[in-house]
Amino acid sequence: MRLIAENLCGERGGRRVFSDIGFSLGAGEALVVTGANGAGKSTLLRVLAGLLPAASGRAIVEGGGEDFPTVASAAHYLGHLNAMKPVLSVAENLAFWRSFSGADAPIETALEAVGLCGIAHLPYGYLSTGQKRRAAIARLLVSRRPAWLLDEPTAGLDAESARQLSSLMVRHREEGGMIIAATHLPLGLERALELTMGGEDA
Ligand SMILES: Nc1ncnc2c1ncn2[C@@H]1O[C@H](COP(=O)(O)OP(=O)(O)OP(=O)(O)O)[C@@H](O)[C@H]1O
Repeated sequence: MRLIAENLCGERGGRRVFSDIGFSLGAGEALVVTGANGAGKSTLLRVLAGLLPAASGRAIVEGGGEDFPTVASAAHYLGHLNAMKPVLSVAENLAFWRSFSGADAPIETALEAVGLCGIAHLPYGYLSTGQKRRAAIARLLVSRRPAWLLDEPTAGLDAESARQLSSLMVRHREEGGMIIAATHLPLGLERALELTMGGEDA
């Protein structure tokens, strides 16, 4: 399976944010997207996730079969916001995301992997900032999506949690998954392709 972007252009508020982005990512590969604030990293991830239309160009999946015919269907998007309901428990939130992606992975195992054993019953809104991010990362583990689209995934994480995320990303790649991550910080992704976004003239 490959995730391919060709001449991808993105706009925000009618203004061109990036132009002619192209890459080809195979199973087990990672792309690290860097660039200054406002360069268009989040916009690119949102276009890839299918949350924003591309101004032109295209992003496609090759070899995704019936399960993953499009990038949006193959991807799990972890944005700046954690996309969890504060009044539902951590376990209930993860159960929603698991059913949304049609997976059946155990929630307890996912919480163990992010070091949140023992608080599955708590309302998500009670968690600390870093715990919220870790629970959101657990979403990736209860979903069956080969392409992880991560927007500053280490935001709010302590050093140990950032190392845990790094290990999870290594495992995801070993299992044939792909990662596209926008970041200002090193993520410990070895042998990653790099895309530096420079922004467009206003
Ligand atoms: N809804 C919107 N309407 C108009 N302009 C927008 C909108 N959302 C974002 N922008 C603009 O689009 C540009 C790209 O924003 P984007 O969030 O993609 O940048 P980024 O590279 O992710 O930045 P950061 O590193 O600060 O997260 C910025 O100039 C931003 O102000």
